[in-house]
Amino acid sequence: MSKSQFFNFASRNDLDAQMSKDVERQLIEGIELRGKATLVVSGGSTPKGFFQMLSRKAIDWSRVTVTLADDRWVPPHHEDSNDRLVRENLLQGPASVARFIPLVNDDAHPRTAAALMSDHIAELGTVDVMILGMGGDGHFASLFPDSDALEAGLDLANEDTLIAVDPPVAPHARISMTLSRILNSRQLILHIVGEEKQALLRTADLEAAPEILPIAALMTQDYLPVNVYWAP
Ligand SMILES: O=C(O)[C@H](O)[C@@H](O)[C@H](O)[C@H](O)COP(=O)(O)O
Repeated sequence: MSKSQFFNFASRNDLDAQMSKDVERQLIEGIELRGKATLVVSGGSTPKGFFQMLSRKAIDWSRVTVTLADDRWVPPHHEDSNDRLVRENLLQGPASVARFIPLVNDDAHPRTAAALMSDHIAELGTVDVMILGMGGDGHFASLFPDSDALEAGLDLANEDTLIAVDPPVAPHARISMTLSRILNSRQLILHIVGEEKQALLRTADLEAAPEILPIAALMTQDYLPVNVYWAP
């Protein structure tokens, strides 16, 4: 088990408030030390309140680059687009001047675009804050159980930063950061809510085969502590 830390909150609002303060501090520290900061976020339903709180923080957002750990392969105006979720909830107000790097282009399928889109995020280097969610099946980013791309996605020797994924059940083809890219970060946050996900994380056999429970690969690696933020 990596040196994980669990931060449990009484409510999702309390979690969002504290997590936005913690991320604010980490981004400001990155700007002070290196003149710039990089934030990678995930989509789904969990982070919306956090995004809205973080967007209002007094950070020099002109020095912040934001991108996604994964996205659905849909146009940015599509209701399922993580790009749209971030633009509508995080890149607002003070944060509207941050640089955003999308993962999706006009190609018909991410398999033809993954290498090109990897070039777009190549210069990110070590990410200051990497925020992941987790699905009820134990996926993170778009590294889904039983997907053909999972082995490559979890292979720490894989130097690719982005891979195309055709999830077995979830809608839309995806483009996803690989675990090796995800671990090249200074701070790694896993943002989950609900009793079911907490139970999955706390009671699951994290030595389970990652192809069955991908989150096990994240929670058992020894490269980077995982800071788990949880609320009911
Ligand atoms: O594209 C996505 O959906 C996310 O990046 C994905 O990894 C998400 O974090 C989990 O599926 C949890 O989603 P919820 O927050 O909706 O439970």
